[in-house]
Amino acid sequence: AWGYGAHTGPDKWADSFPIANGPRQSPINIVPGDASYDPALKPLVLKYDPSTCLEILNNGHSFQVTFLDDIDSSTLKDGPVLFNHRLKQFHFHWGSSDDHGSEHTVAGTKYPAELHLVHWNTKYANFGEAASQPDGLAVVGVFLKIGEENPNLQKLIDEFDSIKTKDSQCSFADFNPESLLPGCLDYWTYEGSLTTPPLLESVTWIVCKEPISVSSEQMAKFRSLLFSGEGEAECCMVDNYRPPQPLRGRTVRASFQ
Ligand SMILES: C[C@]12CCc3c(ccc4cc(OS(N)(=O)=O)ccc34)[C@H]1CC[C@@H]2OS(N)(=O)=O
Ligand SMILES: [Zn+2]
Repeated sequence: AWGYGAHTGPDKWADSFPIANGPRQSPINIVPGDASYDPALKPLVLKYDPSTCLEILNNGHSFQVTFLDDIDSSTLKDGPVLFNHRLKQFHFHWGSSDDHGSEHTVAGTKYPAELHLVHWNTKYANFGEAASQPDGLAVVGVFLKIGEENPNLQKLIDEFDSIKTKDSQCSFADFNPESLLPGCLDYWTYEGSLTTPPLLESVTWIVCKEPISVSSEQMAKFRSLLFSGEGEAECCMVDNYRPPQPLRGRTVRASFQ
């Protein structure tokens, strides 16, 4: 099975998922000077309902918070997308030290972590169906930057003892993902893919320019999670990021000048 180790990591994914070498793979290095400001891009409209928060889990690749998506209560509208999208889950990618860990980079700059809020286009029947369509998913990416302790991230970190090992989960309620968004929602957007297998080329990426803060101590807690399952040799969950992929002629648009 795929992972992030020497024998299972991103350089090996094309063996089982040939789309890994496809024309619209993610993440990418964003070069602000090459991005074209598009005045037609609308502001992002994110409306989240904390009561749709269901559980927090360790899936062996990251930790994830999943949401009830049977009605339009936590949605993404406007921005670069033409249709309403529903929030399904959010998760993170991070490094083994504070100097790397994000998937997208900005003019080569790596952040210690990156948050992904995964939404699916409600013109399709469900999440899995949407994920197989070129305009099926919209993922909002938010960089984490070392600074002040983040009390909202702390609410997630406080659950880590219950989701330490692969395939563990626990119920998690009344969390508002809006608390993880930066104050300014300026963004870059481009057409890309899932950054983990099955690497489906179905994602409109919306990467926020402004990071949120995380303390170095909080990042150390992220690294106390395990890739390994209960009773297995412990393997710390670190460096669960795919490096930037070829742009292949794609245009990156900016919502700001
Ligand atoms: C659950 C699914 C497989 C994995 C997957 C999915 C969707 C979004 C994902 C985002 C990810 O992270 S990232 N960094 O934002 O790209 C990582 C994996 C994702 C769907 C696609 C088919 C499966 O759906 S299914 N079982 O058929 O209903
Ligand atoms: Zn992700």
